[in-house]
Parts: sequence; C-alpha cells; structure tokens
Amino acid sequence: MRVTVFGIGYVGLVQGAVLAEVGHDVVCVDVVAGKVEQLKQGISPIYEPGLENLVKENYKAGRLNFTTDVAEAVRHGDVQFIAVGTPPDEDGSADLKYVLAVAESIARNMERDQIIIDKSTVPVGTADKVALHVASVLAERGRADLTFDVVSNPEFLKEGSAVADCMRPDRIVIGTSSKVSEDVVRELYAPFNRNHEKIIVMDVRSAELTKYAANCMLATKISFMNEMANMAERLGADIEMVRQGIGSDPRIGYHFIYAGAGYGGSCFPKDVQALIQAAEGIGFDATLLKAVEIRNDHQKRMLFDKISAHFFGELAGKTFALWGLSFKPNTDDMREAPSRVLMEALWEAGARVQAFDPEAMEEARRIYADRHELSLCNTKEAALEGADALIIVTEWQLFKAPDFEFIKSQMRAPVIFDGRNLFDPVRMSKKGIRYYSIGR
Ligand SMILES: NC(=O)C1=CN([C@@H]2O[C@H](COP(=O)(O)OP(=O)(O)OC[C@H]3O[C@@H](n4cnc5c(N)ncnc54)[C@H](O)[C@@H]3O)[C@@H](O)[C@H]2O)C=CC1
Ligand SMILES: O=C(O)[C@H]1O[C@H](OP(=O)(O)OP(=O)(O)OC[C@H]2O[C@@H](n3ccc(=O)[nH]c3=O)[C@H](O)[C@@H]2O)[C@H](O)[C@@H](O)[C@@H]1O
Repeated sequence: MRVTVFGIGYVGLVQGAVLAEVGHDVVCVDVVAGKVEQLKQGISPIYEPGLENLVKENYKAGRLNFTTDVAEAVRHGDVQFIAVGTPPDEDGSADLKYVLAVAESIARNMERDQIIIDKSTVPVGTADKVALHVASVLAERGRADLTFDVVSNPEFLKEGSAVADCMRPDRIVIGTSSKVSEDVVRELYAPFNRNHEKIIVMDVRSAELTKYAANCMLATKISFMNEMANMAERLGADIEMVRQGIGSDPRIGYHFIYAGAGYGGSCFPKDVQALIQAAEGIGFDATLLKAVEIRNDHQKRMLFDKISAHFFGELAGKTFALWGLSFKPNTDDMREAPSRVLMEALWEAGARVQAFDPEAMEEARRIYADRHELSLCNTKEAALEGADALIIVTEWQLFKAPDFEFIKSQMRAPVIFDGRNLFDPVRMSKKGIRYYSIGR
C-alpha cells in the first residue's frame, strides 16, 4: 500500500520505517528540512534501538522516502497518517495546531478520495474537528466531490523499544464506523496481525479515549506506588518487598509498579493534564487524575529533598555526580525528565552537577547550553571525580553493577542517592556507603 506519514518524530518515523519494512511504500513528510536531509544520509534524528539500520535499509531499498514537499507527499499516499506532536497548551489541554495544519495540507493537496489516519494522541472529538476542517477546505477549493474518512488509530509504543513495539504490537486499535476504512486499515496492518487477532475495531470517540485511558492508567499505577513508597519510608517498610508482594497477584501484575523519581517523558505528564482539562471542559472534576499529577510533581522533588536533608540544606558550593539524564533508559529524550527538575533545584541551591548519560549528552548540551553549573562528562567514572555524592536518576543497564570501591575512591564522601532502587541497602551499608533510595 502507498502510505504517507506526516511528522518525522518518535511515532511517525518509527511507524513509517516499520510499515516500509513489511513492504509498504512509505513517504514521510516533515516541516523540518534538516531532519529530512539527515535521514537521506542514513542518520536518524532520534536515538531508538534498531531504528537507524531499519531506516537506512528501507531507504536504500526505495520503500521509505523523506520529503518536505507536502503536495508530493499527499499525492503519494492511499492513506495519510497524522503523527505530529500534540503538546500541552497553556492550560494543559492538548494543542491541536499541528494536527489541524496537517489536515489543512491534506485538504489543499488531495486529488482523490483519501483515508486520513490519526496516530497523534488527541482529545475525544478531534477526528470530527479534522473532518470539518478538511471538508471546509475542499468546499473552498470547489472539490466537495472528493470523499474522505478520518480514522483514529492511537499509538502505544514506548520510547526505548519503539521499533520492537511497532513490529509486535500488543493491540491495534482502529476507530471508525466506516466498513471501507476498516478494511483498508486492516489490510495495512495485516502483516502485524498474523500470530493472533490484535485488531480491535471501535467507534472513533472510544478509540480516542482509549489512548488517554491507557496512559492515565499507567501513570496512576506509578503514582500509586510512589505514594506507597512514601508511606513505606515513614512506616519502616521496604517498597521493593511490597512491590513483589503485590505483583505476584495476577490481578495486579509486576509491570509498571516500580516506585522511583517520578514519571517523565513526552506523554504521561502531558496526557494526564490533557485528560484533566478535557474533563473540566465537560464539567467533570477528574479528582483521581489530579491526585496522580500532584503525587508525581512531589515525587520529582523527592531526591532533592533527601539530598538537601542529608547536607542540612547546605548545598552551595557542593558538586554532585549525576548518572542518567534521559527520562528512562534506552532513549536520548529528556522531555519532562526527573533529572531536569533535580538539576535545576540543585543549581538553584548553588550546587554544581557533573553528569553522564549513555545517549542523552547531546540533548543535555542543547537544552542547557548556557548552564555553567553543568559539566557533561564522557564516562560515568569521570562524573564521580571530587563529587560530594552520586545521584542516579535513570536505570541504564550500565549503572546496575558499578565498581563500588572505585566510586568510593573518587568521591569526597561515599554517599549515593538512588532514584531507581538499583542496589540492596544492606549491601551498601556493608560496603560503608551511605545509601538513600526510594521507599526503603
Ligand atoms: N513519543 C512517544 O513515545 C509517543 C507519542 N505519541 C503521540 O504521537 C504524537 C507525536 O509524538 P512524537 O512522535 O513523540 O512527536 P515528535 O515531536 O517527536 O515529532 C513530531 C514531528 O512532527 C513534525 N511536524 C510538526 N508539524 C508538522 C506538519 N504540519 N507537517 C509535517 N510535520 C510536522 C515536527 O517537526 C516533528 O518532527 C503525539 O501526539 C504524542 O502524544 C503516542 C505514542 C507514543
Ligand atoms: O503515549 C506515549 O507516548 C507512550 O507513553 C508511555 O511510554 P514512554 O513515555 O515512552 O515510557 P514508559 O516506559 O511508559 O515510562 C514513562 C515514565 O514512567 C516511569 N516509570 C515507568 C514504569 C514504572 O514502573 N515506574 C516508573 O516510574 C519511567 O521511568 C518513565 O519516566 C507508554 O508506556 C506507552 O504505551 C505510550 O505509547
């Protein structure tokens, strides 16, 4: 099938590459010419395991192409994917300007009937808005004879395993009431639906809400565990034991119940906020979601509070080694990362940070180009030199079995603040390391 994807980001690029990999003929279009140029040279603008090779090979094979030429892109596709950002507006609601800009581009350039597939995370009712917009532009062009359908097809990939998630999705949600569109989208995804039935067809609004419900449920699990962690600390219990104790109940499960330094990333914070705002718009008070968000904001401050308490509030002039900048392992993404809240609080208190991350160094350099209180170190070992304490915010594999004697030899004092509960507190104490973690 001939596929056009608007938006060359985590979702658009990965989905485009994966669709090309199974044989579709894909054109990805973006407004940023630099991304298109980079991709044509075989360089991925984002870090995702397996992505660069997939892109290179499919580009070479001629199944995957990149352009900024909107007219050419629209002409190419039998289906048009919208995979652009939906960042929070000032009040936290989802800003639809990029989605509507794509709708405009499609409507201005389409010359035959089209199926528009929305993959961006959008509030309930957006497909209707897109349809209205497209219809009005077509009428203005005197092309009301062209027909189109807007299908909701939310994406559930996780950063850091985006390629694998798209190659082997656990479900494919198709929101449409048109049998014709359903059949086309089913055909598009048939290669991913061979092992067992993964396609769930529903009405558009339910599909739009399914995406928010999924992310908000996951964020709720995390905030719940972080709440338990706070209580565990004050009650003399260990959240890691509690986690295992409850995870063994199949109704609860082991996934997504790790207490930590708070959830970050481009989606949970924004989607929880957007659903709270959407609820407000219909006169409903989403009290549970508000609590989820408040818990997370507190959680992101928790490591700083522990550090501050340890040093009796005297952080000015101190140097901290920081391992992990990305919001989770296996990505270079620092959007809403707990590391940012922590570093900014440390700088505010007059401290310096020596940081290392396996993939997010360039991103940190870009975001904090003017922060002289941040040194970006080439190795995790270099970050330790002369530090008053080590802080771990992201659970990269590389950080899980360090040489503790070396750590002790490099720092002014053997203190570790661990936002991801990587080590055993008893073992740390035996090694003579003052060890702070979450909920223990
Ligand atoms: N990042 C993730 O893990 C996931 C994101 N989502 C959702 O997917 C959507 C996209 O997210 P990301 O891929 O992370 O965003 P992103 O910010 O990485 O990429 C969006 C791309 O769209 C481009 N763009 C903006 N306006 C455009 C236009 N008019 N025409 C063509 N391209 C345009 C931007 O230049 C950018 O390259 C969001 O709604 C997000 O909530 C859903 C599931 C997972
Ligand atoms: O809509 C989206 O963008 C995506 O959002 C999340 O994916 P992602 O944000 O990439 O990463 P997650 O693995 O969900 O982690 C999010 C945050 O939660 C934190 N987390 C995760 C799990 C856990 O047990 N505890 C915990 O604190 C992570 O450290 C991270 O900061 C969802 O998992 C995806 O299904 C969804 O498609």
